[in-house]
Amino acid sequence: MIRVSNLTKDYGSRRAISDLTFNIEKGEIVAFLGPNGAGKTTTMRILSGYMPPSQGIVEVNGFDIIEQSLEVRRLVGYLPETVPLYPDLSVFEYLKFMADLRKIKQAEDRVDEVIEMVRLGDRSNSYIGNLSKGMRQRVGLAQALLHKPEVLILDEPTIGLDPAQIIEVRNLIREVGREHTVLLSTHILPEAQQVCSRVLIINKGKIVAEDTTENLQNRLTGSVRFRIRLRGDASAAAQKIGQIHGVLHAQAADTDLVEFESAPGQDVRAEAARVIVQSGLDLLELQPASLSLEDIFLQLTQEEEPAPTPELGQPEPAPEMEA
Ligand SMILES: Nc1ncnc2c1ncn2[C@@H]1O[C@H](COP(=O)(O)OP(=O)(O)OP(=O)(O)O)[C@@H](O)[C@H]1O
Repeated sequence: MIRVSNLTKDYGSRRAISDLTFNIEKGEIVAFLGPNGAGKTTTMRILSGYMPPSQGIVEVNGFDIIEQSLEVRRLVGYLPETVPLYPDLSVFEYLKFMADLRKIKQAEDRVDEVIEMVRLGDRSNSYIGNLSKGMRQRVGLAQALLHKPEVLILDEPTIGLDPAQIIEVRNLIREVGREHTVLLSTHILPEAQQVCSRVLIINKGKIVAEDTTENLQNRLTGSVRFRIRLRGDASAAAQKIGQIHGVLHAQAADTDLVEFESAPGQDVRAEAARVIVQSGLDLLELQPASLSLEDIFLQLTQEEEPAPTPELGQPEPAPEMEA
């Protein structure tokens, strides 16, 4: 559905993305994951036909982004990071205005449809300025859906929302993802895990990994991590767990918390629980501990050992990530 080959974009002398190559198949929901400034917005603007690339080829359903940009725009719905909404218009008026701009036939019916799709039926006549941020984001999604695009490109759709709104918007994306091909950008790994089937990780303008979230975590760690909460001496417990065959590493992460890593394919959970109980400690909780995006980034950047490029300047320290 989307084919990207050797995509590069320069802003003057600054290279924002460099030689990106990836494909997205019809029906996939793919996360574009990366820290601030990685090049997500730049890539998404090019893919939606809003900005030309400096080099490289992008095709959407076989249409070239430069030669056939009208066809591409017809196929793609774009939700920018900041949606330009008009606070003095009602939800209906704004969407009708956008539908007219796009010359959509039977615009009023289509506006009613998209308002229902994003579950704003009861707010159709509310002024946009009076809506919550989560609702405004849904209005943005509605405008991206107006022309029945096959592909949705969503730039950080949950940024700035509160936890309840985040859940709502993620559910909505999952729902529209049943009928659309979706590329969404995020800098939050759990978001990618919960909503997407596949992840492209971008760092400093380059794709540094591409896989399912599950494979990515396993591939990067090659091991499995667990966390045990207990009542008693966590340091002594960590020492005992560290002696179990198949445990690579164990440490007391807090006074009541032990974290340990087991070798791939070795299920040491039962033995770890036994060791705790036999030591006279109370086992309160044993659960897998997933890697944070920060961990993954650190691993990727350390593995990659990025070479300084004149365009991007000297490598910077690893960015701060939200887990
Ligand atoms: N209009 C512009 N002019 C010059 N440089 C730009 C422009 N837009 C982006 N950049 C630079 O290009 C790089 C990539 O930015 P981009 O906005 O694509 O990243 P991003 O991953 O979307 O980050 P964020 O999550 O902060 O939006 C950054 O170094 C940024 O400073």
